[in-house]
Amino acid sequence: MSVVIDGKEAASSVTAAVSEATGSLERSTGVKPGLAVVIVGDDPASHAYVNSKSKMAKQCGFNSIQHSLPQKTTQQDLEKLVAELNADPAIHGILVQLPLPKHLKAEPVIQSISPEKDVDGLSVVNAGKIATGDLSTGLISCTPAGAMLLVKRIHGDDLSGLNAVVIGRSNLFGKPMALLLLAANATVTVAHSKTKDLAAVCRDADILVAAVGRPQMVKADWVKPGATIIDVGINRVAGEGKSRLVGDVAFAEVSPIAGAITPVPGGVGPMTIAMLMANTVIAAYRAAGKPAPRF
Ligand SMILES: NC(=O)C1=CN([C@@H]2O[C@H](COP(=O)(O)OP(=O)(O)OC[C@H]3O[C@@H](n4cnc5c(N)ncnc54)[C@H](OP(=O)(O)O)[C@@H]3O)[C@@H](O)[C@H]2O)C=CC1
Ligand SMILES: Nc1nc(=O)c2c([nH]1)NC[C@@H]1CN(c3ccc(C(=O)N[C@@H](CCC(=O)O)C(=O)O)cc3)C=[N+]21
Repeated sequence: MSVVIDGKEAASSVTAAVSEATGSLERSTGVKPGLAVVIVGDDPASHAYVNSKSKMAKQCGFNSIQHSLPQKTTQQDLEKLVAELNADPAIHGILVQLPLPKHLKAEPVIQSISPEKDVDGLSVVNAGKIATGDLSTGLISCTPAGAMLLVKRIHGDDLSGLNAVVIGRSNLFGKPMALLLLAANATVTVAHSKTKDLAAVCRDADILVAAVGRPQMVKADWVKPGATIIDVGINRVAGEGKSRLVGDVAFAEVSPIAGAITPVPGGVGPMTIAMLMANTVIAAYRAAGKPAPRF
């Protein structure tokens, strides 16, 4: 029987450390970390994530500001708001919730965020730093950073000799996750929708990370016995009466084979929020000219 990795517990130890770092920054400099979350439109799932981010920011002692813009917001309005947040010294972290409504282009908005405030790690500067092996001076995308902490709980800091497979190649998750695994010495394969015989590729993985957005796609016979399974997928499916959340991994059949596995909910999701808090306090320390804590 496998270990079920408790993402909630790991996340609360990160947020406890963030709260402590927030307190000591405020006592020594008077600076309170400021996080601005921007959401456009009225997708209920996006609003639910954003609300939990804002709530956690308050719990960590941050100055938390949420900008909810109407569906009809123009590209210009959105970029103007980002420019104001870039210029606001009380704001240390800016997150624009994705996806944006179809009429808006995400990439120019993301790239207009100051890299020092880009707590999602999506700017070319932050993405480039992890691609070149600089894991300490930029900001790392929250979900891969959180998933990596869970991997390290099982395997330690050095993944030498282990095969890691990441399914998914998005800028938000798959690419940075692959780079973090590589930086930790894993032998990394990135699979995607054009991969031939995905099941065979996955069977080779000592660490299998699924970030696809397809409910319960990874089956028992895709998994090497004893492998560590990190399920990033968040899929809402119809359940008995009401909808329920499932990952990209068929948990019930995979967990007896895996060595360790993250559940959905309660796995990677809470870590994403915790690492967003970590990135915000790191950005605030840097803005105050203080050496930033590590998480
Ligand atoms: N837990 C958390 O905190 C977070 C969870 N998520 C969840 O993770 C999942 C992925 O998110 P994200 O990376 O943003 O999604 P994207 O839609 O940007 O990327 C999905 C990736 O999956 C690949 N893919 C799609 N279908 C298949 C298939 N049949 N076989 C193999 N690969 C496939 C795509 O390939 P191709 O590139 O070829 O199209 C793409 O690279 C979603 O469920 C999302 O909700 C995301 C962020 C945070
Ligand atoms: N710019 C941007 N950055 C993101 O990081 C980002 C984004 N846009 N858009 C959407 C995805 C998704 N995402 C999640 C965060 C937390 C949970 C989370 O806390 N999940 C809980 C359950 C929540 C529930 O019950 O609905 C869990 O898995 O236990 C899930 C998903 C961040 N994303």
